[in-house]
Amino acid sequence: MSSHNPQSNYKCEEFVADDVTSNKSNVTRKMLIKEYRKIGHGAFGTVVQAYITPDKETWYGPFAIKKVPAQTEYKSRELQILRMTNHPNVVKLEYFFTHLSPQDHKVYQHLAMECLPETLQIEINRYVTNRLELPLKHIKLYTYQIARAMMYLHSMGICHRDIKPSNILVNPESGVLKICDFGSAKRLEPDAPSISYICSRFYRAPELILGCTNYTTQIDIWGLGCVIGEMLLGQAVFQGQEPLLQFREISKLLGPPAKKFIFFSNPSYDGPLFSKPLFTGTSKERFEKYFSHAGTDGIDLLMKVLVYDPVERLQPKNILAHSFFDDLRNEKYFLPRGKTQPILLPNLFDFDDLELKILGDLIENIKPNYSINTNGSNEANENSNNNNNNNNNTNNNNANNNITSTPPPNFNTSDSTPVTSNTNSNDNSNNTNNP
Ligand SMILES: Nc1ncnc2c1ncn2[C@@H]1O[C@H](COP(=O)(O)OP(=O)(O)OP(=O)(O)O)[C@@H](O)[C@H]1O
Repeated sequence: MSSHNPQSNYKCEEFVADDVTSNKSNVTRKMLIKEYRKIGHGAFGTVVQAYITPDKETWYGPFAIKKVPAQTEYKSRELQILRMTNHPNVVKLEYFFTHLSPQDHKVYQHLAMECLPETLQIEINRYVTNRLELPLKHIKLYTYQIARAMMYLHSMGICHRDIKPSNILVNPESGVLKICDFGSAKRLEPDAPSISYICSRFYRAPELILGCTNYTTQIDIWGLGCVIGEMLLGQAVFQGQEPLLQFREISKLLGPPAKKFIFFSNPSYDGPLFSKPLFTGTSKERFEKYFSHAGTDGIDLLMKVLVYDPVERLQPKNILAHSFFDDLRNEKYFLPRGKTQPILLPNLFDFDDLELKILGDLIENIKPNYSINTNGSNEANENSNNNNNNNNNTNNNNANNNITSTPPPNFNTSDSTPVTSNTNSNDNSNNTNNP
């Protein structure tokens, strides 16, 4: 796994937690937790990579364990939401428990999730550092999976409320992407107000900046537009140094907002109206200039996503059906970074009944031009000459993702799952993470 490279003075622990609950089976039992690497931190918590064992013989993991102070309303919501979700593009919760930290004697909630190697932020930065552009095919692949996750979450009323590249996990080797960090997420009720001071500044929808409290899940779609733009530019599209300057940055690209939009966002708004155009020419010309290598389809998609009026912003299902993703429907392969041989794309079309219901007739525009095996691998309808591709990237995205194929450091075990001290099995086909 490549490093998330946090500067860290965090001391990894080995400790026994009495009440470790499996999210899958609901069974609670005592487990030994062995942390061995800090992989991230944020405003609220620390994330460590760890293995878990009930008996010191069978090890489960690696997991990304997010530790946050327990008993805040904010954090119990994260657990609640993660427990409700089950989707290939949403990070999966495996175990959860609370534990008293010996370091500061505070109780922390621990969320043990499947662990992915990197964030989209790291992926973007790597290309920037190497003075390269993230290939358009990768941008399509990542965007599609974010939109698919949003279609699922939004159908349940769940708004993520903090979409940004560092809250999106990717495996650049397989192309799989999953949204993480549900610490700000909320199930929005139609008539219940929600705080507008949410979401990281560069990714805040314009209605949030104006102080809107009856926003919809479409604020996430704005965030998605910002993420697509960032993948194209290698840097955040709108970089205002304070909230109103953030709005100014947006209006430099989109043009002035309609007065109606300002009023509907916040009837008592009394700040600047940004009514003066900050550029000459049309906004289309501006989009074409900003995102010159996005292609006609990419620019068309961005112009339908980065839209002031949330009602006009594309819905996730219409994003999935957009022609920008036709490459993914027509071809089965992509070229991971640093590889010379293409590998199979993740299975992007294994929709469940809920997704099929949401998609309705749109499925005709979305489904691929090749058939998909039941094991999740993609197979062309036509006789494809894929004999140079023996990479079995079958990937029903989350299948086997957090199964232990690498034993924990200092554990003298062979390559098996779960890791057992006396194992001789190489069969990791069963996900035994949740006994
Ligand atoms: N499942 C995971 N697999 C791998 N890395 C992860 C995982 N979950 C979180 N991380 C890493 O930890 C970082 C922080 O996680 P997260 O965003 O959930 O915490 P946070 O305290 O809410 O952060 P922030 O304040 O930045 O929103 C992520 O950016 C990522 O680098």
